[in-house]
Amino acid sequence: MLHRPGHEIENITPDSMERLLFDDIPYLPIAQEEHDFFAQTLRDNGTEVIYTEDLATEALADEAVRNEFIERQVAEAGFVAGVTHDALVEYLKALTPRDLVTRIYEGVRRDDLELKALDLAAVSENTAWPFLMDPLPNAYFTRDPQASIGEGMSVNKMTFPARQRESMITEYILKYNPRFAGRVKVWRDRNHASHIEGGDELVLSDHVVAIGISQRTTADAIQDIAKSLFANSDYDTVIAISIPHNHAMMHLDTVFTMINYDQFTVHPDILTEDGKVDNWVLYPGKDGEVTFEHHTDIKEVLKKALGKSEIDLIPTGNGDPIVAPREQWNDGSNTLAIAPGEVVTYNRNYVSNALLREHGILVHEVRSSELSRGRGGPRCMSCPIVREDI
Ligand SMILES: NC(=[NH2+])NCCC[C@H](N)C(=O)O
Repeated sequence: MLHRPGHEIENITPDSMERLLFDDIPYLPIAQEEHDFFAQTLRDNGTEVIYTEDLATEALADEAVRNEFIERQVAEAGFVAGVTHDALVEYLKALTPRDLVTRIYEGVRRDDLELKALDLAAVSENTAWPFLMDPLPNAYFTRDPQASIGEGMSVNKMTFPARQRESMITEYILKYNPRFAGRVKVWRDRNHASHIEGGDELVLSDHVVAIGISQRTTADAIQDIAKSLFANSDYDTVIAISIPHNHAMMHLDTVFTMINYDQFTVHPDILTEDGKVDNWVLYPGKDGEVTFEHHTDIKEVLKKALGKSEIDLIPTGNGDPIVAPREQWNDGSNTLAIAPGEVVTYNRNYVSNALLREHGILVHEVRSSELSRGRGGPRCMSCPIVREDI
């Protein structure tokens, strides 16, 4: 599942960039070309590509469903009553399902509406910012609002307001799109205070997941989803890995990804000099509770959880103190495995790519000048729906 970047990207300004979690403003026509190339690479290698914008349009075909979605989107954008709320709802209700979806991604500007008689709330609004409903420029990172784990999904309460409304779109797709409705279990929904994002959720096998404790995912949320997985699925092991809480490494998959049964990419900066990182292994405990053990030797933990005698950790940028952080910044660790030992990566991370090939990995490179400005790579830009049992 992908989202083709649209005009929401052009609705980023220098003033809103930081709040919208971007470091620069991508040039949209090239970003779209790069994205189409990425989608075609997946198709050429046997993947069916579906788009959130199409799934959401289908999910919102029914007028009553659409009206409920509009009310909830407007409320989560900060308007529960009053003239602005009413004008937004009226404006969005007049749109076709396709245009509504586009508008939700692109945002609604103050001057899209005709605000007639103002009330106190409306006159006291921040008129310096042209948007009433912000654009969702991070939507092309479809990895994060939800995560597929076994036969179900985690529909995520996201961390920053800039992204929270994205997972409501997932909620409606799962509930009302005929391809999904009634067929997908939800391990944890988005109605929680503690947050979790898909970039932190890594499925390692049919019974093991790794989850980052990060800027975006709290230990609370991990315990909570572990409890649900242990009670309702075949998953019996959750490895919680602690990573630095910063923008360059906002999710576990920016510093650590699985690319084969026994091979992983890892950014050397998350490991101590002797290769350790704090991690906790969660298991089912008594009475539906969760028990956990603290470890630091991630290799040993992975060996045991996956039943392997060796684990190959491949360092981003070959571990060089300049190359590794540079390539990590442009998602050199964010590899998308499309089969064991076969990955899609950004072409700009040529040191990491060469090293992957030396380790026997088949690497498909995709273009990355504009897409990378959003701080996400091929893994972030894709959400698997069905994984073959291999
Ligand atoms: N799975 C990922 N690593 N996603 C990257 C998301 C980047 C996006 N700008 C954000 O800050 O949310």
